[in-house]
Amino acid sequence: MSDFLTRMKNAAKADKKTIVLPEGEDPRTIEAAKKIVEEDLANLVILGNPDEIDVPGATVIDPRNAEKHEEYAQKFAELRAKKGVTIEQARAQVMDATYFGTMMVKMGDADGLVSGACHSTADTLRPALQILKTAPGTKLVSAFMIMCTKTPEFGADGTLVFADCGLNIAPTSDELSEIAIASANSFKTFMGDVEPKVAMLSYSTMGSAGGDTAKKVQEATAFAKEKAPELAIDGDLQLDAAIVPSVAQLKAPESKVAGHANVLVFPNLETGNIGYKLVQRFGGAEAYGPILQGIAKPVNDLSRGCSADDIVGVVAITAVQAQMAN
Ligand SMILES: CC(C)(COP(=O)(O)OP(=O)(O)OC[C@H]1O[C@@H](n2cnc3c(N)ncnc32)[C@H](O)[C@@H]1OP(=O)(O)O)[C@@H](O)C(=O)NCCC(=O)NCCS
Ligand SMILES: CC(=O)OP(=O)(O)O
Repeated sequence: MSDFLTRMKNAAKADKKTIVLPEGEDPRTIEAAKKIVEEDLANLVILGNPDEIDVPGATVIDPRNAEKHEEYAQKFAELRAKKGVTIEQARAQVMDATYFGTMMVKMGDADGLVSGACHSTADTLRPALQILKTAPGTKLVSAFMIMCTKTPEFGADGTLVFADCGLNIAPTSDELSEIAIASANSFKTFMGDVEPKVAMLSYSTMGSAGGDTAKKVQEATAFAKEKAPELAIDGDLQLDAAIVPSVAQLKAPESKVAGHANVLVFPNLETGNIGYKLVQRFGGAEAYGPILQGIAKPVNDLSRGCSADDIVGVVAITAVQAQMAN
């Protein structure tokens, strides 16, 4: 287990939060829930059939006949009235465990939600985007992975933030600059004293190659520097120039980020999602997330390829986010 995760678990234990797991039908979620209770990381609410879920120490709620179903349906109808949602539609929608769990977070009955082991990212995140909306002062929600690699020479002793790996399919240059700034701030939140160094990744380093996506990354870098001059952000950078000092010396000798990047911003979701899975699967990295940034309350996703330990890790991270939200 990485030092990063040990730190998250210790922090989670110190001030226990209530986390809802809507996927009570998923065996990995149940295995994770047992570990979470055993390690005393969070108070858990599992959604599903109480006759089929046996996790001593966790609360099990069936959204279909829950005491709060009507209250949540009324509130959901109110929140989505402008979208034409009727109370009948709201009652049906809140039967869905992800919607029910997200309403628990909205209403303060849970501090955070972790799901996505057996639901797609779109189905996991849509309720959060609709119900919780963006945090004050934020216009874009994005999703990053915390990658704990086996290569301590890179990032912060091997730990890096990769973004956007889960949500924004084809960010514009302005959106990419928002993702870069949010990711730098997320890195600060989780990595304490280490200064974030953000590389805006491309197949081109400092304009060495042409093409529309390289231009988009160059533009995004300029926007990010303009919006947050206090942050170390540079691009466009190829991956080797971003993390290997000797390559950085050749390709981007003037850059303060090149060779030392610990936050990697990918040009689009294709590269971000493929990139994190390459590092996870070929490199044996621990991969936690997608973790949402810019959302009003903590809701985090999982890959359907996750292990029970990945779920435990994301629950600890979510609990830490919930502590910070208070
Ligand atoms: C998450 C996702 C489903 C949202 O898109 P959608 O279903 O088409 O839904 P909409 O565009 O109608 O958005 C729903 C709400 O979320 C809001 N929203 C969508 N994306 C947002 C973002 N990045 N930041 C802030 N709000 C966002 C919309 O404004 C909308 O709000 P409203 O309903 O109150 O008007 C879509 O971005 C998506 O599919 N992303 C890729 C996820 C994925 O497949 N990842 C791959 C594996 S990790
Ligand atoms: C994050 C991610 O890629 O999710 P999934 O594997 O479920 O599509």
